[in-house]
Amino acid sequence: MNLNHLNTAKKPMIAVPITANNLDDIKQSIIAINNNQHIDLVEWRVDFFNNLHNFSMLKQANELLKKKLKLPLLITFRTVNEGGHFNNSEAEYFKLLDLMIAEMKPDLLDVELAHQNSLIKNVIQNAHQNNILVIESNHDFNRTPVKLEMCKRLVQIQNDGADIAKIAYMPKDNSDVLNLMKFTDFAKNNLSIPIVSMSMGNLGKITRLYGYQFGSCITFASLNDSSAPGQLTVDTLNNVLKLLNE
Ligand SMILES: O=C1C[C@@](O)(C(=O)O)C[C@@H](O)[C@@H]1O
Repeated sequence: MNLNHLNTAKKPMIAVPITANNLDDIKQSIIAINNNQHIDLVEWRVDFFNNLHNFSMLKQANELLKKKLKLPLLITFRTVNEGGHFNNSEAEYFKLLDLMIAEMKPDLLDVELAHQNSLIKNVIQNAHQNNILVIESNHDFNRTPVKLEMCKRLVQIQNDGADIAKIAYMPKDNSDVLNLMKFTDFAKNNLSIPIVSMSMGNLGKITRLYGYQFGSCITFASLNDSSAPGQLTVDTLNNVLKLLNE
């Protein structure tokens, strides 16, 4: 997958999460995704899958996704601390990442910043050796950090060797939303890797629609079930993006 055009494109990439918890629902999601022309990237939220600890089931689902989807695949298993369902030990988290790299070979893999740093760096190196790009992410479902803190986190992500930095924070008020957009604009001009940023919830919806103008190159939208508060549907998002680009 080539990321060169991400910062120069006129529109953000639209990523759709698959939050199915079983194989049949994954098949339905694949059909719905293939029937929609506005999606650029598919995120498989493995942490929603019932058989997360049954590796042969995971592999079966992965093979199906790779065979049937005509789009790049991002694999994410979001931990409970960051708004997901993966509730296992650090050791299990890194074991699963290694397995994903060795056996699943997605185009992109999500790794969370809030884990042991030396292990994150190893995962990123390992992913790169296997031609997998890494999105290193950071979420806070309670608050939006101050600018200096956001800055430290993104610099850390860049120094870890990730290919894309992603931050998703909950705003308490309009200032938090504006600060995130302003910070994104600053980060776009000062980081060497592409950024994805969003304010969650109702207040933050504007960042999902117009964040790309400030430097956020991917926006997450849902087909049926959303994977985070404030996500819009692909069709709503696409209609607004069309209007904004006229
Ligand atoms: O990190 C993100 C962004 C997200 O949390 C959102 O707010 O749209 C949705 C998640 O599925 C994805 O992994």
